[in-house]
Amino acid sequence: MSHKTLLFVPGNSPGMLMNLDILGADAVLIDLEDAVALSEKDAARDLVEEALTTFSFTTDLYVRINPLDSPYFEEDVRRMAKLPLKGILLAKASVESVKALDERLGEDMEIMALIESALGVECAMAILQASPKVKGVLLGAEDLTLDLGARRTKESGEIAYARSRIVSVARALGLEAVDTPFTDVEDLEGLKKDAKAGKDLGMTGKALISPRHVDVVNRVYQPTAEEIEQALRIGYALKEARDKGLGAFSVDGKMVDAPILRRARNTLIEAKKEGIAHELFD
Ligand SMILES: CC(=O)SCCNC(=O)CCNC(=O)[C@H](O)C(C)(C)COP(=O)(O)OP(=O)(O)OC[C@H]1O[C@@H](n2cnc3c(N)ncnc32)[C@H](O)[C@@H]1OP(=O)(O)O
Ligand SMILES: O=C([O-])CC(=O)C(=O)O
Ligand SMILES: [Mg+2]
Repeated sequence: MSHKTLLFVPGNSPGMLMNLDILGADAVLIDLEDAVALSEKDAARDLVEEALTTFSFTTDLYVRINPLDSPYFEEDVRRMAKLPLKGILLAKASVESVKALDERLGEDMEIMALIESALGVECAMAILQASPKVKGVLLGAEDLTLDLGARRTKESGEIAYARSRIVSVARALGLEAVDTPFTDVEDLEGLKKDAKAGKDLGMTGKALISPRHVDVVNRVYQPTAEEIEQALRIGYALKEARDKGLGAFSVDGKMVDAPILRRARNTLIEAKKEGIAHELFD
């Protein structure tokens, strides 16, 4: 099952780690990579190990480990592979690093690949097919735009291609597609727009850097009242259309046929899962 909100928590912050179950995110991404200073790498590993063996958390947990070509990869994997995690988030994922991680993990551990370079975006299909343990992909726009030599803007035009490509590859393979975090902690309006942009392209959820972003993004990833109403109107009209033997019909002046019906059905299934609507049609 995919997650709507995946919150990054730095692996060297005991206070933040202790709270991870009460922050409302569907999943937590405990970071050993860029949120942890080089001087803190060993301490962060120790702290994460201690926290996860001492307490039992109910939120789905992933640990973001350092890339294969860093001096931390082997020890990160060795220590994290034994912990009660849903999976490992692999920074700077490549075909080679996904394969290396696959060989070192047990069968019950998932891999989420962090794609954050131009080569990563272009090779996304091969990277995500490099191991059957890969269940999701996360787009890392900060490293990607650095690699592209692009200017990082709030409007995010510079990552439109990468977002679409990641969604397309992930959907083709049936994987979770996680959008990049919005880094302005204070700007909740900007966050809402940015989250909506990713969702509208087909992302299944979004990574976050602040607990203050959880509610906004959870709401964006739920069907809106308008979408639910529209889906219900389509469901009611369907019955009449079937009685008349019609494959295509119109609702509110817009054509409805098989894919539009399926989309309406999906909206209602999603709304039912979220507990915000109860009717379905088949
Ligand atoms: C490009 C990338 O690689 S993104 C992934 C790596 N980055 C990260 O993991 C960063 C995660 N986020 C953070 O560290 C922080 O949110 C920062 C540094 C961005 C901002 O920190 P602050 O200025 O302290 O934020 P803010 O004032 O909103 O914090 C409010 C409270 O939420 C807590 N908090 C903030 N961010 C987080 C978080 N990600 N997880 C858990 N708790 C958090 C703070 O500790 C603070 O708690 P307190 O009130 O008990 O002291
Ligand atoms: O993991 C993420 O979503 C963020 C990240 O590393 C990046 O943008 O470079
Ligand atoms: Mg990065």
